[in-house]
Amino acid sequence: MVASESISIVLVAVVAFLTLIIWMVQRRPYRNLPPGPKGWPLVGCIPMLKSDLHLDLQDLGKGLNIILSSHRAVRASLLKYGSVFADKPAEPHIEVVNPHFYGTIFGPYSEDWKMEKKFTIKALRSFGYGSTSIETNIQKEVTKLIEHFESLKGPHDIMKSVSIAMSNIMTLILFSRRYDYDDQGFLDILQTIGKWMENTAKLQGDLNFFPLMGCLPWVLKRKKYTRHLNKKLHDFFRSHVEEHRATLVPGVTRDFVDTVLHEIGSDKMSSTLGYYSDDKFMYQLHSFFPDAVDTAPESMRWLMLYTVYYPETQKKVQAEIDDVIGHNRLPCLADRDAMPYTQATIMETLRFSGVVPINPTHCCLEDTEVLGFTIPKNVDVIANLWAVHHDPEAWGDPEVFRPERFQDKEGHLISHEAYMPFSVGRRSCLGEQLAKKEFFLVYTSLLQRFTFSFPKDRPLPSLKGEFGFTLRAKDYELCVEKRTDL
Ligand code: HEM
Repeated sequence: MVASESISIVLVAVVAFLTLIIWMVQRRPYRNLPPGPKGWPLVGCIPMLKSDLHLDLQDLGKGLNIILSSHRAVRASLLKYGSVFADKPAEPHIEVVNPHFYGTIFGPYSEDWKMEKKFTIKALRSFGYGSTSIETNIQKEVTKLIEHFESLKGPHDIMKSVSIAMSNIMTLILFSRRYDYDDQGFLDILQTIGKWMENTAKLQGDLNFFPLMGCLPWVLKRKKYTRHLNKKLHDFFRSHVEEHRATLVPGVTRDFVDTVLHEIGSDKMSSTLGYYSDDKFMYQLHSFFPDAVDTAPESMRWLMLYTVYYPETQKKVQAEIDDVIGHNRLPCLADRDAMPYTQATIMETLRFSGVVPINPTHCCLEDTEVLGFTIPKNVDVIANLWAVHHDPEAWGDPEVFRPERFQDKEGHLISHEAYMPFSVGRRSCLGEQLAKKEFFLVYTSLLQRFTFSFPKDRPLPSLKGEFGFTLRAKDYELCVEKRTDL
């Protein structure tokens, strides 16, 4: 081939490539898309993303975008058009950990999913999940936690035992089983869940914005590791299910697992759940167990951290406890209404910490007009709950920890339209009521008996979270002192 021919081929290739890029940039099937950042050809906004996705998206997604960054945008889509925005896309990172997209949190919005969610809520409720009978279980667990705290000497990472105590509420509902605070096997499972949440979130970053990255060696390694964590969790669930199957008595329902086993019968067919393979069962447990034993305790870790970091808060909560509950009985749920400051502190913690910074991705089922813009069918919609909770327009001083923002002039508890830590709409959190009950009872029972402080000889812990599905407070130790001002 002569040199001039080679040059012509290269020129044609360059012109074709540039034409393709110009065509891609100019091709706009929708004229009325929400405003968004100007990305680069082919790679879009990837070069603008660093490690803390919720902060990057907050910068990129000012105003309305398909990254929903304001409460108005979230309400006008996820809440107003609940069923239109209730679908979940088949994201590549979920495909790694849940290839059939089974389970409440990952499943697409279908008739099967609706039946399964209805069944799950009903089954969880019958074990006190949504009702006040859960109160007794939480109080029993808290009594054990208090005994444990009384034996502590010197600075301690109290969250290890608090996490197990809060997880026990869920394992009692699911498996009729509680674990001791030094149970290494269960501590290992909790650690596995933490790593699973972190690695799955990292896979989302790796794969969703540029799927070709799935072939890179370190992403392949992460996929393999995340599958290994998945298996470990499913082995844990499977051992409980097998134990229940072996001891199942007709007409006797001990817990959630028994409810499902009775429902599906021996041929694994149910009128409500259809064919329910063991695999499906594992993924169903997997779809709410991590939230219950990770998100709720992680929120509690933030709550204790802020309580000690802002000593006025600890004093005010203790004063309210002394006033309303006293010291001769454990706190109960009926005390909640009379304790607005304590409730406001819990709410401010969920806002300020941004414990679930980015909502799981939703998918729009049809072209929809939202606040005057078109959200196209099948597009991924991500609510940046961090941005919603740190929007200066909505909150005035979002970077200040101030529980009083949830109280009116008379001190009554008030809500705020931009407050949505459990998300809103058809896919909002199934565990909201349980989590709120746990926070109130565990928090008030601990502050009723103990005062917490940071070890005097160490620097104050950081308030910056580590990014994952949940934003985690770094480990910290507290001194636990029995209250003498009682
Ligand atoms: C402070 C604690 C918790 C927070 C902040 C939280 C937050 C959330 C958020 C933001 C979502 C996503 C909603 C959406 O996609 O729009 C969610 C979904 C979900 N949560 Fe929680 N959660 C918490 C505790 C729990 C607990 C204790 C459970 C246990 C049962 C649970 C079970 C679920 C389930 C099953 C879903 C999926 C719902 C669906 O897709 O329909 N969560 N949660």
